[in-house]
Amino acid sequence: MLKVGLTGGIATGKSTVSEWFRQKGAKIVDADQVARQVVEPGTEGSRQIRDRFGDRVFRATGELDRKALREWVFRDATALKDLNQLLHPLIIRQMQAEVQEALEESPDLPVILDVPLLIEERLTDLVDTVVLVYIPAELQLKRLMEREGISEEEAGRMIQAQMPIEEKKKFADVLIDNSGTRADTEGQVDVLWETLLSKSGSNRL
Ligand SMILES: CC(C)(COP(=O)(O)OP(=O)(O)OC[C@H]1O[C@@H](n2cnc3c(N)ncnc32)[C@H](O)[C@@H]1OP(=O)(O)O)[C@@H](O)C(=O)NCCC(=O)NCCS
Ligand SMILES: Nc1ncnc2c1ncn2[C@@H]1O[C@H](COP(=O)(O)OP(=O)(O)O)[C@@H](O)[C@H]1O
Repeated sequence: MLKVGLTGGIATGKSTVSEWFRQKGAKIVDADQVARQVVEPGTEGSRQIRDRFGDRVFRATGELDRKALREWVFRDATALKDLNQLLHPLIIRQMQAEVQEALEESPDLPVILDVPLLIEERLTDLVDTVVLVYIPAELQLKRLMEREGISEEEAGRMIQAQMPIEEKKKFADVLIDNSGTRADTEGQVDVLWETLLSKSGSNRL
């Protein structure tokens, strides 16, 4: 039973790396996905967001207008803090339930918790090991701008809402350097997977 926290900064490559772990058979608990579930129409999260942010961050269908909320919170630190305070307890509860389910289903396989804010939110105690997907800050800005099709200014605001990637290194047990090619990174994932498997008590080595 091994719980692995997979983190990094926005656009450093967590999703890319977690997809490779998934292909190897790891169970993935994805905080961004859980964050979407807990605000679906009719949920407690959705109600709380409407109370704090109003109808203007919702579509007529009752779905959250993620772009509107995103543009708001990454310009307004108080709004972001409020959003985090509303959603994080709901996200953590749901993630813990998913981790439990994964461990019951496959106790010998590592569970990967893909959580962008693992370090900022002091969730490192929930996991046995912290893996940081690292790229230098300039490359992070470039990949974020390209992935989202946004300006340098907007990308910079999103990056600044998180702990700088260099600082996160101090909290990591393992670093994955994703500044090279995808193949370079995949090689590091292969090696790490073998180590994680042996630590999680699997005999499949
Ligand atoms: C603000 C929000 C509505 C924007 O929605 P969106 O445009 O669909 O964007 P996503 O949810 O895909 O988030 C994009 C990235 O923003 C960053 N981000 C999200 N919420 C953040 C927050 N509260 N503080 C700092 N960065 C945040 C993450 O790095 C995230 O994922 P990535 O690193 O895998 O790329 C949505 O991110 C949200 O609800 N955030 C609050 C919940 C939360 O904290 N989620 C992070 C997981 S704990
Ligand atoms: N090694 C790499 N070389 C080039 N582009 C990459 C590499 N790894 C990831 N990317 C790209 O960088 C962007 C950010 O990666 P992603 O996995 O979405 O990051 P995160 O989940 O951390 O936000 C994506 O557009 C992805 O396709």
